[in-house]
Amino acid sequence: MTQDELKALVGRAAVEHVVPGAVVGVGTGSTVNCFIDELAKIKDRIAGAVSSSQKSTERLQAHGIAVLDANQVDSLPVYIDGADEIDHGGHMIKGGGAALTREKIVADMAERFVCIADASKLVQTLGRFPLPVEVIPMASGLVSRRLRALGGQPRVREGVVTDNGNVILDVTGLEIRDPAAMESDINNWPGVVTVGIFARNRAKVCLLGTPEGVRRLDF
Ligand SMILES: O=C(CO)[C@H](O)[C@H](O)COP(=O)(O)O
Repeated sequence: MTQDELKALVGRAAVEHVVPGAVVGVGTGSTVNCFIDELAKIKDRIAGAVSSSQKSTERLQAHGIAVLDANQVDSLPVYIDGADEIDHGGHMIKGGGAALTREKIVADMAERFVCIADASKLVQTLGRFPLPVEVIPMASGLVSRRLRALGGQPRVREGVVTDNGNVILDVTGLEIRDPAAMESDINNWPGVVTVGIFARNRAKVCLLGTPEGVRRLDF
């Protein structure tokens, strides 16, 4: 099976986790695009979606799925999103699609994060994938120096401006031994909008696409 077929597999499987009659939180990325295309088939059974990016909003609306303002939604039973890496505790690195801040907001609104990913995303320890950090442009020098002091090598992602008007630093070489501690540490630095470690908002369930089918991990 190709990686695209594995993404399609988990995109389909995720539909079973959508709560009928409720609003669903929708992430960003190629795996989520598969999910959105499946969600379109049951759009009459949901109350709409809260989206984590302009790209997902456009895809949802193209399917005729109502996209609601996050501030008008009080209850979000489920958030469905992909990941760049996920460990065996449900901690993730996210932000490969530069949508990490809105993804973390919608994840925090939701009762349950269901991660959908192909099997290559499952890792023992987070950190092989360059860690995205969304930063207010005037702080990119300051934050880069602090990341270097932690042992990382940050690079500004070329040509990318986030939906919030900020830049992304991609950081290689960081050892993420304690995801929760590193998330709260980096998030506290002035100028950092969001770090792409999802520990506080970790997944409760992961639907992993494998050549043998969907493997479900509960955390
Ligand atoms: O965090 C993300 C976007 O900001 C995505 O969930 C992550 O990059 C995985 O994307 P894909 O499903 O295309 O592999």
